[in-house]
Parts: sequence; C-alpha cells; structure tokens
Amino acid sequence: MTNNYTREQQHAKAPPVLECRGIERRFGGIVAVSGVDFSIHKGEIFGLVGPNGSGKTTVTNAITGFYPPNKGSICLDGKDITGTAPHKVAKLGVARTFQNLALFNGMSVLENILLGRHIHMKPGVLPTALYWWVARPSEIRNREVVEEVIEFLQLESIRNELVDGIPIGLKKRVELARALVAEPHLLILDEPMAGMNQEEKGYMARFILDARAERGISVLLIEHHMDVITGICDRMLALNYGEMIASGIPKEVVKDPRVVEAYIGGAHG
Ligand SMILES: Nc1ncnc2c1ncn2[C@@H]1O[C@H](COP(=O)(O)OP(=O)(O)OP(=O)(O)O)[C@@H](O)[C@H]1O
Repeated sequence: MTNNYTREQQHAKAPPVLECRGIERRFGGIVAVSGVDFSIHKGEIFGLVGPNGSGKTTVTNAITGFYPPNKGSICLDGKDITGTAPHKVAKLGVARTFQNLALFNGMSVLENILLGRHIHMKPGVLPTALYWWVARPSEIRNREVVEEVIEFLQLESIRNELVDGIPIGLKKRVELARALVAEPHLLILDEPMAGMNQEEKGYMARFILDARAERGISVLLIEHHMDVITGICDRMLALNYGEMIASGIPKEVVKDPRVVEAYIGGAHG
C-alpha cells in the first residue's frame, strides 16, 4: 500500500497546478486571511482546515476571483490569475462546490447538473444559425459528459427528481456532479461532507478519490472531519484567525499542538 510519505513525494514531483503566495484579504478593518502560502501539485488532494471564521472560504474566494486578495499572488498552471473574474477562472478549469448548498430548487437533478456545462456552451446567433455544424455537436458533447458523470456518481435513479426533496447526502453529490461536468482540472470542495452520516461520508470520499484517479483532477478540500482529511488528503494546511498554523502530512499536522488547541480550545465545536 502507498503510504502518505510516498504519495507526498510522488505529487511533489508533479508541476504545481495552483500556487498561492502571501495571500491577504481584508474586509474593512477585519483581516480575514494574511500571509497564506501553499501550492497544490497535479493529482494532489490538499486539505484546508481551521475553526469557524479562520479564513478557509476567504482563501477559496480569493482563488476563484469572488473576493480578489488585497496582497499576494495566485498562479494557476504557472499563469498569474490574481484578481481574474470568477467566470474566467471557471473557464481556466477551476470548479467549486459551496459550503451552503447552491442548488436550484424547483429544478430536477439533471437540470441542475446540466447548468455545470454552461462554460462549454456556445450561445449566440451564429451557432444557432449554424446549428448542425456548431451548436449540435456541442449539445451532443454536453449530454455525453453529463450522462457519464451521472453514471460515475450513481445518480441515475434520481435524475428526474426535484432537488428540493432529496436527502442532503445526495444534494451534495449533485453539487459535485455539477462541478465535474465542467471538466475541471482543479476542484475546490467547500465542506462536501457537512451534514452527512458515516456511510454518506464514505461514498463521498470514494468519489473524490476516484475523480482524482480517473480524471487526474487536483482537489482543494475544505473539511472539518479530520478522519476524512487524514484518510484521503496527501498534504494539508491548517489556519487559525486567518494565519497558517501548520502544514504538511495530515497525520502529523492533526497532532500539532497548535492545531489541537485551535480545534479543542477554539471556536469550532
Ligand atoms: N464578505 C465578508 N464581509 C465581511 N467579513 C467577511 C466576509 N467574508 C468573510 N469575512 C470575515 O472573514 C473571516 C474569515 O471568514 P471565512 O468565512 O473565510 O472563514 P471560514 O474559515 O470559511 O469559516 P467557516 O468554517 O465558518 O465557513 C471571518 O471573520 C468573517 O467574518
């Protein structure tokens, strides 16, 4: 079996997909994050942890362009994307899921997943006029990718159900499907296992590992469940009050006294 050390060494040889250097983001007088530095290599699953309010979502919002950093730089595949607009970051191959589910109630599972293909769709008068040559092949490709992801995430039996009524574990899976149909090479998952029972967590962990193995996707995983972080992440970073307190191999970082103190003595229960 491959141990964490070997996995870390393997990924360290791969080129970095994402490099965050000295990220700082302020909201008025609040310093949400400061001096955040990390990189994610190709095919790596990288954990980001910290108590509530420690700055995890702010880091992801800085990467995806929702709240650009006030200081520091972000490179994707070696290209500086600091301050790039969210839709452009998405087109560059970054997909995300949200801490609070961002599905559209009143729409089916299939319709919600199809929305994830919008960055690959070719709207406009010309593609419509040239339907058989431009729009149709792209429509066929969109359907193929969606069907393949539905099968991959075992969502076939609920594809026509409204998302409103399905259990949270499946809602989270639909969100993952919507992110995967964008065919990202960096996937940012913000608490994908929140509210799940042990069995649902196991399924989700398996899907994340398979997405990496079968699609070569790199993953930034925000999670409070430390068993998940130590179980599937290659490396991790812990934040507290917007600053880095420990980084490295998960089994070691979770034992770091600063991390233990932040979780046990800190805000997160
Ligand atoms: N849009 C905003 N406006 C003002 N303050 C914000 C904003 N977004 C985040 N903050 C503040 O920045 C700090 C970090 O918040 P952030 O949401 O990044 O933490 P988090 O680690 O993701 O927390 P949680 O685990 O609760 O999601 C907090 O003090 C928060 O109140």
